[in-house]
Amino acid sequence: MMGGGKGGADFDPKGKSDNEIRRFCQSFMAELSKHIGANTDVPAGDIGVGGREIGYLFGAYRKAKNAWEGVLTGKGLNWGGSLIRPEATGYGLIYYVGHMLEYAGAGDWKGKRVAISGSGNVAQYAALKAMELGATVISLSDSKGALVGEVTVEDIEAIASLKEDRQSLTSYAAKDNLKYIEGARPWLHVGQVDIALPCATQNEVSKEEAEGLIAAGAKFIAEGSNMGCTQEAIEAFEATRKETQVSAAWYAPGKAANCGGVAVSGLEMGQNSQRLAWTREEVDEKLKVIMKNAFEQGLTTAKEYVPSAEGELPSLVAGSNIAGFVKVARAMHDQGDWWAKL
Ligand SMILES: NC(=O)C1=CN([C@@H]2O[C@H](COP(=O)(O)OP(=O)(O)OC[C@H]3O[C@@H](n4cnc5c(N)ncnc54)[C@H](OP(=O)(O)O)[C@@H]3O)[C@@H](O)[C@H]2O)C=CC1
Ligand SMILES: O=C(O)CCC(=O)C(=O)O
Repeated sequence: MMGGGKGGADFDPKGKSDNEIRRFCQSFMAELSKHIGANTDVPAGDIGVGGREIGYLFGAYRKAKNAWEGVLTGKGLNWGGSLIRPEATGYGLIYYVGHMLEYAGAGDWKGKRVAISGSGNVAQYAALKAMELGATVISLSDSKGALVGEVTVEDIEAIASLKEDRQSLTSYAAKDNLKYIEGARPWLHVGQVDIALPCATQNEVSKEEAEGLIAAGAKFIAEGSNMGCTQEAIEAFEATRKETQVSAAWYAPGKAANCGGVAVSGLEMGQNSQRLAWTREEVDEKLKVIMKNAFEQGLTTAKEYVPSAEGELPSLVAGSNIAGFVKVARAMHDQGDWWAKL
C-alpha cells in the first residue's frame, strides 16, 4: 500500500470459486473506491490477494470512477502492471540479506542452508532467488503445516499452481525429498541452518523458536512477512547479536528487508504516470539499488544513534526504526507540523 493506510477484509477466499471471489472484490471496491485514489492511498496485493484479485478490484474501480488511473499496484502486464512486481518482495529480501552476509564477512548465498516459512508470493520468489544464487532451501510452510527437506524449483512451481487454486500443502504429493509435518511451523524441524526467512504472516516466530534457530546455527534472520517475529523472538536475536560477533544472530525487520514489494509498486506507479514500461532488467536493477540503500540506511543510522561495542554488528531493527522516524519527523518539521529550532 502506498500511502498511510492499510486494510483488509474478513472474507475467506478458501473454498470459494474464482467467480465468488470476483463478486466479492467488486462489492468491496464499490465502497473502497470512495476512499482511495492515485494520489491518496494505493492498495496492493498482500495475504490472499494476488494478480487475479487486483484485476477484479482494478476493473471495479475503473467502472466506479470512469477513469483509468494508476491506482492499485500489482496490475497485469497488459493493463499497467510492472515487470518484477510479483517477484519484488521475495527477490528484494534476498538482495537485502546478501548485503548482511557481505557486511558480516559471511560470503554470499552459495552453500547456505535457508529455512523459509510460507509458500505464497513472498516465500516462492525468495526461495527461487536464493536457489538461483546457490543456496539450499530447506523448508516451506502454510497455515496447515510445514514441508521440510531440500526444496527444488519443480517443487516451487508445483506449489505455486496449487496455491493459485487455494489448496493446502497437505494436497502436495511430496516426493522423497520433503517431509510434511502437520500443524507445525518449520523453525524447530530444519536441523542445521544458516539463514531464516519468515515469509508467511505476523507473529510466526516465537521466543522458543528463535532460541531453537540460534542453537541450530542461524546467523541471519530477515523478515519477508510483516512483523513475522514476535517481540520476544526479536529480543532473543538482539541479545545474541550483542553477546559475540562469532555466534551473533543478526536480525533484520520486515520494514526494511521486505520493502522491495512496496518499492516496486512505487516504480509501477512511476511507469503508469510516464506511460512507459521498463524492461525486466531495468526494474530489477532499480530494486537492487533500493535494497542496498535500505540496508545501508539502517546500518549507518544504527551506527550514528546506537552505541555499540567494538566488533558488534549494528542493530538493524534500531537503525531501521530510527531512520524511518527521523525521515518522517524531519519532513513534518519542514512542513510546519511541529516546530523547534534545529
Ligand atoms: N506480497 C507482497 O508484496 C508483500 C507481502 N508482505 C508480507 O509477506 C507475508 C506473506 O504475504 P504474501 O506472500 O503476499 O501472501 P500469500 O497469501 O501469497 O501467502 C501467505 C502465506 O502465509 C500462509 N499463512 C497465512 N496465514 C497464516 C497463518 N495464520 N499461519 C501460518 N501461515 C499462514 C499462507 O498459507 P495458506 O496458503 O494455507 O493460507 C501462505 O503460505 C505477509 O506478512 C505480507 O504482509 C510484505 C511486503 C510485501
Ligand atoms: O506493494 C505495496 O504497495 C505493498 C506491499 C505490501 O503488502 C507491504 O509492503 O506490506
